Parts: sequence; structure tokens; C-alpha cells
Amino acid sequence: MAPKVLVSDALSETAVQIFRDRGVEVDYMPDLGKDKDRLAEIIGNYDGLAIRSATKVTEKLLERAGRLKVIGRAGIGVDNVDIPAASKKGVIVMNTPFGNSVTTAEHAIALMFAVARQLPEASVSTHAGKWEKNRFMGVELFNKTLGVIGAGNIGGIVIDRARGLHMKVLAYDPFLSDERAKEMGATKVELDELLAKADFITLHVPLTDKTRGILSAENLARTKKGVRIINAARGGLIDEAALAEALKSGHVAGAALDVFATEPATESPLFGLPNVVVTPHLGASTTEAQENVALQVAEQMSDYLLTGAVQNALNMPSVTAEEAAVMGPWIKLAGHLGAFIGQMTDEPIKAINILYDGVAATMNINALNAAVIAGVMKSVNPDANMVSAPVVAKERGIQIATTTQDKAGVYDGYVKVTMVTGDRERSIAGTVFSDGKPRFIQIRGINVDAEIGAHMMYTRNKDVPGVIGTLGVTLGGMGVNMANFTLGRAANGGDAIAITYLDEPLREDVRQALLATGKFEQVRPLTFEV
Ligand SMILES: NC(=O)c1ccc[n+]([C@@H]2O[C@H](COP(=O)([O-])OP(=O)(O)OC[C@H]3O[C@@H](n4cnc5c(N)ncnc54)[C@H](O)[C@@H]3O)[C@@H](O)[C@H]2O)c1
Ligand SMILES: O=C(O)[C@H](O)COP(=O)(O)O
Repeated sequence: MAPKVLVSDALSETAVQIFRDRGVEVDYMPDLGKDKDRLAEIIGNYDGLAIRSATKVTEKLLERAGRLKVIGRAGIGVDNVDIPAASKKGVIVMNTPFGNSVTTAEHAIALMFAVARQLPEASVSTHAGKWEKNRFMGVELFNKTLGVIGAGNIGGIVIDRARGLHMKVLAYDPFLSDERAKEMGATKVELDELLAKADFITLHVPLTDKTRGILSAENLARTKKGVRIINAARGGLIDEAALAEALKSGHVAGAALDVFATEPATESPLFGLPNVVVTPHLGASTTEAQENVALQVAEQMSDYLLTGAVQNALNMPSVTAEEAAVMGPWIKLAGHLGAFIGQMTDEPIKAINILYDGVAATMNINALNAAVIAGVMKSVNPDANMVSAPVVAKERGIQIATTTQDKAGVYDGYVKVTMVTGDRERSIAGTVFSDGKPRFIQIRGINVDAEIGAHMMYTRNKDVPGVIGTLGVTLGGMGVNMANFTLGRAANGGDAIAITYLDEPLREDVRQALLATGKFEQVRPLTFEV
């Protein structure tokens, strides 16, 4: 069945065309983001949700999204998506981190010009036939100091354009190196210095718990008198009431805002104030940017839904289409190893140590790790997947350690998973044969060669005569068909194990019957998603 995507915000119709061309069913409802009740009613029918900033993806909405696998944000900011809740539900959240950067940077520069020369008010006045030539006295940008808060993709482009205007640029960004700042033509400073020295301040940080209210009443009071403030990032970055007061007092000479704490903004203490330029979140609204982000998000979502390739995800390691093709069997193997070890333990897990050897060590380890952890977690929660399981493992304080090595051996490569619980360690290793099929090759240090089936049985016994016969007779006598069987022993007369591949799940009466023979120390049913 073709995957189904809902577009709930006004994305360019290019996205719809791409979904269709790729064989993904799509429903285009560009106003649905504003109707959260209707969205909640139908979200359960979709594998993917493509959005801009109007749709709010809350925990409550996600509870209704039983089929959802991926949320694609055609744009940059994902503060309208509850990413921790999506991760817990195993839903990938991806964005398009570059598609609208130039457009948004240009909007910030446009706002800076607009507020420096009061262009919107002058335009309204002239339209009204007033010709108020003496009312609109502006300031030059040349030689002025621009303070850029957040020097990432958009901040970087703003800095480049501002340098072209011969402005001096101060940048505040804790993650910016001095070298990169120099390369950009900016001086890296602390926030206080930026606030004290800048003639214009422009914001280009994401909205997070750390940046919320970065221009608070206190910080606004630290700015230079006559400063002009531009915000084309997110509304919650500025205390709007405090900014309104600072404008009224004349401390701040002007402000240009594209974004508001509450959107759509139909009222604000800033509306109606002189020299406040406002636009309705138009930062990304150019034909070019909307084509870029629509095309990119539709391709990324289709790739994920159709091939498992992951690009620009905020809650999952990237996996290219080529990797997805080559790694498919290894991801399966990693999941089976995790599932085996998860089903073998009933105690709290302290740590999972994963060893990658040979060809496995050259692959995308983050993705393989996520698959192992998902396999382990499925024994606790069948809905766990590569997105949600690492989050849950972290919450439970499970330590994940990986080692890579390249020891030439019988296999081109293998993966070994060791689970550490309170009092013991259990390990299992597996590989992928040239037929693309994953196999278990070692359990508890005992070599085996076990194909993996949906229903399996693990038995542990002493290596003494008659065990295999007892197993066959007991299963046969109870009408259970064996599809495959493999065994191994640590030493002659020592510990031995067997993996039996059954045509149906191991019944409890059969398990009890095997234990009652006295030949087996352990009998466990195992299931795998093959
Ligand atoms: N108005 C619009 O339509 C529009 C369009 C696109 C993006 N945006 C907003 O712009 C934001 C920035 O986009 P980007 O592509 O440049 O993102 P980015 O990730 O490339 O850059 C953000 C920068 O902020 C820095 N940063 C993070 N926390 C900080 C802090 N506490 N103090 C100072 N700097 C901090 C980061 O180090 C990074 O360099 C987006 O998150 C989005 O909210 C708005
Ligand atoms: O973060 C973004 O990409 C911008 O805020 C654009 O938002 P929009 O897609 O709702 O215009």
C-alpha cells in the first residue's frame, strides 16, 4: 500500500506533484493547520505530515497519530513541533535547513532599511497625497554597528550583506569560533558588549528555553540609546511589552518585526506605535524559497517513507539512500541482535556495549546503534523504533558504548552486542551473509550458525547424549514442526545451546513439556520481525 501524506499548511504545490511522482498518496489541505480539531480527527490516516509554521504538532495531536512516521517541516524553525513527544512516539521530525536562509536574511536586511528610513510610514503618507518630505528624517547604515545575535546560516548571510553595506558587525553566538567570526568579517563579543555598542540589533537564533526572552526588559535597558531592533527569527525572543515601553520612552528608536510571540498576531502592544515596522511572518515568503523548501521536504519525506533514507532529521541519525540500500540487511541484523538480547533478559538493563568489526565498522554506526537499541526496547514496548528507543534508553539511564575494530576473521564483518544487567552480561554476535540474510553466529561465546525466523526457540542444556532426540520427540509428539535447527557447545560435555526455528510461536504447554524432560536448563520463546 502506498504511504499517505497530509499537507496541512500552505506549501507550494510543487510538494504535491513530487509526492505523486514518487508514488506517495497526498491530501493537500493548506488551511488545516489552523483547525486543530479537524486535524486531530484525520491525522490517524496518515504516514507523513508536511507542515510550515501554522500547524502545531502537540503531544495531544501525536496521541491521535497512530500511523504517523514522519513530520516534514518545509522551513527551518521547528518550535511548533513537540520534538521530544514525537521522538517518544517514534516519529521522525525533519526540516529543510537551508532552503529559505537567503530569503529570510534578505527580509531582515529589508526590515533594517525600512526602519532606518521609515519607509512604510512614508509610503502610506505619500499614498495619501500628503508629501511630508520633512517628517521622515532617516539614518544611514554606512559605518553603523550591527549586532547580530545568532550567527548561523541566516545570521551569516546577514553579516555578509551588512559588510557589503560597510557596517561594522558584532556577533554574539556561544557556538561561534573566533576564526569563523573573523572569516565572516564580524567581531565575536559577549551579549552585554553587543547590547551596549550596537546601533542596530538583529536576531537570528532559534526559539529555545535558553533564547526565549533574550531581549528581556533588563537586556533592552542595556542597549545603546537610539538602537533599532530587527526580529525575523521568532517572536518569543523579545519581551514585546517591554519593547513597546522602550519605544515609547524613546530609548529604542525603532523596531521591525516579522514574528510575534502569538501568531497569527491580531493585536500587540507594538501595533500602532510610530516607527514600528511589522510584517506577518513573511521572512520565508518568496517564490524561490517556497519552491526550495517544498521540493526538499517532499523529496526527503518520500525518501524516508519509500526507502528508509533519513536526511535533515532532528531526532535521528542521517542515513543516505545509498546507505539505506547497503545497510538494510545490517540494520535488520542489528535489530535482531537487540531483540534477541532484549527477550533474554527480565532485569533492568545497565549498559549495552556494541562491537562493530570489519565491514560493519565502516558503516553508519549511529544508525546501527539506533537499530540495536530499538530491538532491545521492543521487548518492553513493541512500538519502539529507531527514533524512540534511544530516547527511552537515555531516560532509563542505559549506557550505550560502541567499539570498532578490523580483525580479519572468517567473516567480512560482524556485530556483537553485550547487555549488562545487575549481575551478569549476555552477548550475541551476528553477521550478514553474501545472500543478504542476517545470521546469528555466536551466543554466550558459543559459535552457532542460525538463520533468523519469525518464531524461534532458545534452549540451553548440558552437552550429553539424548538431548536432541528428546527435543525432536517432544516437539513432534505435540505437533510442532521445526523449520530449522542449529546447535553449538562450549566444550565436549560442557554448556550447549540450540536455536530452533519453528513454524509457529512456541506454545507454553510445549515449553513446559520440554522443561519437564529434565534435559533443558532453559527454554525461551523468541520472536523476530523478519
Ligand atoms: N521569519 C522567518 O520566516 C524565518 C525563516 C527562517 C528561519 N527563521 C528563524 O531563524 C532561526 C535561525 O535560522 P538559521 O537557519 O540561521 O539557524 P542556524 O541553526 O543556522 O543558526 C542559529 C544560530 O543560533 C546560535 N545560537 C543558539 N543558541 C544561542 C544563544 N543562546 N545565543 C546566541 N546564539 C545562539 C547557534 O549557535 C547558531 O549559530 C530559525 O531557528 C528560525 O526560528 C525565521
Ligand atoms: O522557520 C522558518 O522556516 C520560517 O519561520 C518560515 O515559516 P513559514 O514556513 O511559516 O513561513
